[in-house]
Amino acid sequence: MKRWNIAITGFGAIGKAVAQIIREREQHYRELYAADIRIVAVCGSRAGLIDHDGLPWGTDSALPLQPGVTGAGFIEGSHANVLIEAGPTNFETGGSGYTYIRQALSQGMHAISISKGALVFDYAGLADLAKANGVQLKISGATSAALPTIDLLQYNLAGCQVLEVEGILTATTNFVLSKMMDGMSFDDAVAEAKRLGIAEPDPRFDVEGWDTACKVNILANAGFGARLKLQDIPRDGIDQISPADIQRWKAEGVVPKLIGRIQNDGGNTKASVELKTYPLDHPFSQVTARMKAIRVNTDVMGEITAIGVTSPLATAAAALKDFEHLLMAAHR
Ligand SMILES: NC(=O)c1ccc[n+]([C@@H]2O[C@H](COP(=O)([O-])OP(=O)(O)OC[C@H]3O[C@@H](n4cnc5c(N)ncnc54)[C@H](O)[C@@H]3O)[C@@H](O)[C@H]2O)c1
Ligand SMILES: N[C@@H](CCO)C(=O)O
Repeated sequence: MKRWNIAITGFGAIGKAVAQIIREREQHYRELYAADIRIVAVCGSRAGLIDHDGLPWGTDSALPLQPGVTGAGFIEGSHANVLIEAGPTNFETGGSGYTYIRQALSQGMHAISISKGALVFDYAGLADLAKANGVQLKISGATSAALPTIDLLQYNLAGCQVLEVEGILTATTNFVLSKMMDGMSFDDAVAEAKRLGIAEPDPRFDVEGWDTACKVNILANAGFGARLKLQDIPRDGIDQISPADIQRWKAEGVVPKLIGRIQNDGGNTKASVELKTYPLDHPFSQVTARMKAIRVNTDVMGEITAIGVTSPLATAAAALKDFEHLLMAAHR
């Protein structure tokens, strides 16, 4: 039985969902991969807990977090071999996630990032660091989570030339637009998205198009080997939409969507975030409030469209898909 020690940085809604699923799957990991999985360390912004034998979960899953067990020294002190980073997204500095991921990779730990900031800030640097240390940097959770995006590009379409990717990549903007078309106000729809746990702590990050921009930025750089910066990506938002726009789209029989697009023309990769409308019979028009979608056009495998649900639990499960791929590789 191989022992795997996991540290989770950012112990909020997603971090806790990750921990919950890992604990529910303990037997599954043992049976399929002969893997003894222990969560040995978690931390939030002010407090955390480390126990090298595995954290002492009570029956209510509450943990006796200790003030100060976070930040500098947390990764080294965790003695983990996998980091799952689920802290806040800060694309300007990389945020705390950048520091945690760098420390983890430098120490020979695999890193699974659910937050986007570090990846937008310096995907290439982190990927190089992972390679130099013989470990993996996995990013499904940061690239639309349960929707197959980066795995589609890197595994399923291997060998193809991917010409174009377009997707409804941000759950919050799709939720808000769908609800506005059903008659809800912008403010009420954003509040509901927050209540459901899909919006960012500051929902301007979603509605101004930053979340989609971050996702296409990471996908372009990780999936196409581009070196795009966020400022290279023209960006629409949905925060300026008026009731008159909604009435006009209804009258025209079209459906508005905020789209992340990547175009790859002979190695020249461009990305954008665009507010577009689609006729009612277009597949994207069927992507209702709690869903996301991606359409990929390739040279020889043609066009592929995937549509899926979104939720905080699905996001946590996507990060654990990345973890399971690490287990599969080690168990071969
Ligand atoms: N909610 C979703 O559906 C979803 C989907 C995909 C990706 N994400 C990403 O996952 C991340 C977490 O989202 P969430 O909904 O759990 O947010 P959240 O606000 O519930 O949790 C974030 C946690 O990070 C902690 N944190 C802040 N600063 C920290 C620091 N310096 N060190 C350690 N921890 C720190 C906070 O204390 C908090 O517990 C975000 O980056 C978000 O973009 C969320
Ligand atoms: N706020 C994001 C979740 C993180 O990717 C969304 O609405 O899709």
